[in-house]
Amino acid sequence: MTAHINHKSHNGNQDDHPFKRSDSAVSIMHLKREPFKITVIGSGNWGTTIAKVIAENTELHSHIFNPEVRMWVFDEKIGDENLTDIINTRHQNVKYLPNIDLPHNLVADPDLLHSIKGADILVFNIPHQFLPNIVKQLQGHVAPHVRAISCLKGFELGSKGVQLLSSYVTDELGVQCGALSGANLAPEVAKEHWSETTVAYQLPKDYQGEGKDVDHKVLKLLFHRPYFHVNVIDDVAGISIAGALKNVVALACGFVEGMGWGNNASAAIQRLGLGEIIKFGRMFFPESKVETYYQESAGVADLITTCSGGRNVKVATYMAKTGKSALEAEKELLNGQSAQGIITCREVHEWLQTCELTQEYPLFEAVYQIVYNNVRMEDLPEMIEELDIEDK
Ligand SMILES: NC(=O)C1=CN([C@@H]2O[C@H](COP(=O)(O)OP(=O)(O)OC[C@H]3O[C@@H](n4cnc5c(N)ncnc54)[C@H](O)[C@@H]3O)[C@@H](O)[C@H]2O)C=CC1
Ligand SMILES: O=C(CO)COP(=O)(O)O
Repeated sequence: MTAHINHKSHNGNQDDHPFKRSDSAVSIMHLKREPFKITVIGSGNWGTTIAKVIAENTELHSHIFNPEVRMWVFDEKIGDENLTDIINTRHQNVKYLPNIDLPHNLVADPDLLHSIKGADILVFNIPHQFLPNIVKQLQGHVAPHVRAISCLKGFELGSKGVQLLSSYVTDELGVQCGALSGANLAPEVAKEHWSETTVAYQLPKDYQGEGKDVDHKVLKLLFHRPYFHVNVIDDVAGISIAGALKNVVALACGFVEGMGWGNNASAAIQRLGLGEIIKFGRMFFPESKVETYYQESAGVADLITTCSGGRNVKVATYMAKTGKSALEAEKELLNGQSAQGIITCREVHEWLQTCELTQEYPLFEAVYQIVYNNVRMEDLPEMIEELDIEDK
């Protein structure tokens, strides 16, 4: 028998592709309520990118979503103009996501409370150190039916110990909150280069039912694009822990890169880092699933991409090459953007110190000591050496 090649599959028309998987399962959804209205809180590098993704989908699925998406902007002057006005007239975020055209149904709004008026889904996407202040301003203004997704990577460290940011949002605002996390360097997603992500969400006790409330189908429709493939799961803790802690590992990879130690050393850091991430999850968030770290984009894939080309790596490489501090490097390199590992490694250290467990996490602790206590990067291998030979 002769092998038959279907030439239609090579003509670039995806609809003719014999292996094309259909999204029809999610698109035949009958809404039994008003279309969901979405607000994105944040307009940085990732905030603007996710707002773009969402606005493309709300226009496409206007039977499910109100096409207009509001994006709250922490406003600032760019020359004589407000960034908000630039976004609304030129449809580009010239500071945090330059040269990317934004959909016209994405409306920038500098007034936080106005931006969430009538919203059914809040998508949080700001550097995590600013979350407590935002949440404080929102208290008392968010209706109980509202649902939320956190795209932030980090932890909240407070009176309740180390907390997932999604749990923090739920506790402070009384709304169900899931998470989105994955191997997603924003500039690549913004350019519509193909990638994957993981969304995690658990149905709340007051779930209203299919077609009436946010669930996995709604979230897939909200975030999935041909260039941004979404897997929706339940493990909010797993994807949040992986997303927060890979930024600490990425700083160590940056030190390695800046010291010129090469690919083997970087791989060793990532191996150790993955081990500490999983250990941290099992120890402090036993509800997280180990397979999430291996199988999901939010797990090992995000670790790899961030350690290859993320901002945390860039900052740490620059520290190694110039001798500058983490905050100086962040300021000089990132034009107002944030390398979240700098804060996360401190939060992790403080939490582990409270638990008297710093020795159990030598890589996380070494990163903290280098960033905050001027410990020499050259000492990194010694600090993380696994001494498992019994002293006889
Ligand atoms: N950029 C990326 O490639 C990705 C980032 N993330 C995560 O998403 C979250 C948001 O990151 P980005 O959007 O990249 O932010 P960013 O790093 O671009 O930070 C700049 C943003 O912070 C805002 N800002 C500055 N001072 C503020 C204040 N006092 N209050 C509120 N906002 C203030 C700025 O207005 C700007 O919108 C972070 O947790 C990050 O780890 C996740 C995946 C990819
Ligand atoms: O989270 C990210 C990729 O998924 C972005 O990492 P950086 O913040 O290090 O750029």
